[in-house]
Amino acid sequence: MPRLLKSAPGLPPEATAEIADTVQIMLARLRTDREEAATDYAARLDRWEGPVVVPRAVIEAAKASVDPTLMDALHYAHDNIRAFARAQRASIHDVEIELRPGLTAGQRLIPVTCAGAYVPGGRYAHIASALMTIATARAAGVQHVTAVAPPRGAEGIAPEVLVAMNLAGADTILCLGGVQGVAAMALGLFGTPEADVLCGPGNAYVAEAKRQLFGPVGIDMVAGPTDVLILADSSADPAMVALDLAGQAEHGVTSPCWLATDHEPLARAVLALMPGTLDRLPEPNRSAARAAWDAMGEVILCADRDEMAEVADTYAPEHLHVQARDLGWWRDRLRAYGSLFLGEETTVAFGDKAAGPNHVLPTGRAARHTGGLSVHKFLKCVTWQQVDDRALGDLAQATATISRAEGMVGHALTAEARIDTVTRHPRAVNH
Ligand SMILES: NC(=O)c1ccc[n+]([C@@H]2O[C@H](COP(=O)([O-])OP(=O)(O)OC[C@H]3O[C@@H](n4cnc5c(N)ncnc54)[C@H](O)[C@@H]3O)[C@@H](O)[C@H]2O)c1
Ligand SMILES: [Zn+2]
Repeated sequence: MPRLLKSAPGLPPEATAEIADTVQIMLARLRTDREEAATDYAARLDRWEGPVVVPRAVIEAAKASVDPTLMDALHYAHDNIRAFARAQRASIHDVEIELRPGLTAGQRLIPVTCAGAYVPGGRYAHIASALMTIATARAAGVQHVTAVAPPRGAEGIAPEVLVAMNLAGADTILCLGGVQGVAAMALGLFGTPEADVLCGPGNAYVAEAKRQLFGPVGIDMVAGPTDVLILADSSADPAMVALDLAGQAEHGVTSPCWLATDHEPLARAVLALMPGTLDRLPEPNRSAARAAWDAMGEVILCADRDEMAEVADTYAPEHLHVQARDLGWWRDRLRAYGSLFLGEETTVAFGDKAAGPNHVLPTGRAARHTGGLSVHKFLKCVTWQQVDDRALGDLAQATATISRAEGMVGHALTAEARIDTVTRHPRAVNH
């Protein structure tokens, strides 16, 4: 049995019911009063009374103001993210198969017409999230991408975020955060087409708004607070493990960071190094990371690597980082994670910002059933079928037999009518 060397006291139960109520009330008003409600919420919650649709001139000014080194980094990251998403798109195909002579069926991958990308912007300016969501929708072949982000102060959306949205290919950018931002995309406010799919991370209000709107509009997933699990054996460097835990703890008090190891001296060393490592962060990040480590940090001592892998399968972390020998064994064995980071040379931050695979990932154990954001979330895998005379007899008979066994006589009649048609109007069979 794994043993906890540091347990996570956790947080008091979140006021989730209260958040759900608030979001429900806000969405009801947004559905009725539309733009007027959105601008009102923007003013009240985010003190934003400027234009909601970001004007072209503002985007151009942002491009001129952004540091060229950051611009190069954005291009580097965007190239990787887009190349990876395009490779994913190329890996899935339309299908056509003749199941029986005269019975042909197929699947087609049809991109949604409009995607809505939420780019969070409360504590940090989530520049990378703009690339991850928008570039992926574009690679899937989505025609129109609307992107929203909350204002950061009097200037509106942070210029770096605007530039990233523009680089990744957003068609319309709205300066709106939270529930009003999500709703504007779903309802097609401010002249935008109604989004068919909403994507992107956000805080509890954003996640709840997506959850409540889901149905007519699709969502990528309910992406909650980020989490990380590091698997380390005796070959790992305790200082590097401590730094990786502290670095991700920066996301804040709701973000769990876990270490599982089969080497007690490593666990003890990491525990001893954590306070000093957290102190390397500047404020306010230091306080956020300390709070996360205190409330959500766990160190789990396992008997061997099999037990470590079982812990990983159970925790189903968003980010899973292996700092151990025999990486091939781990890659084959591990089964539940949003994204896997193999080896000490890589780090979760690479995936968060620039490496290529998407950083919008399942949290809160959702990695048991889904992977992260990918072109698949913007593609409808639809099917079709066509039948000619050669297949009709057997197909209609099987259908009618099953239908009658189910008591569905109407269905049986529609099947049998096809045979009657053939009998009455025989056609040449063409091959
Ligand atoms: N899972 C991932 O891939 C991933 C990636 C990046 C960020 N994140 C997460 O995204 C989140 C970002 O959250 P954030 O808060 O910084 O930015 P955010 O943009 O998600 O939320 C800000 C908005 O919340 C709304 N809001 C705040 N308080 C409210 C209230 N009381 N009532 C109604 N609306 C309210 C405001 O309108 C504001 O515009 C973090 O939890 C972070 O962990 C996740
Ligand atoms: Zn991170």
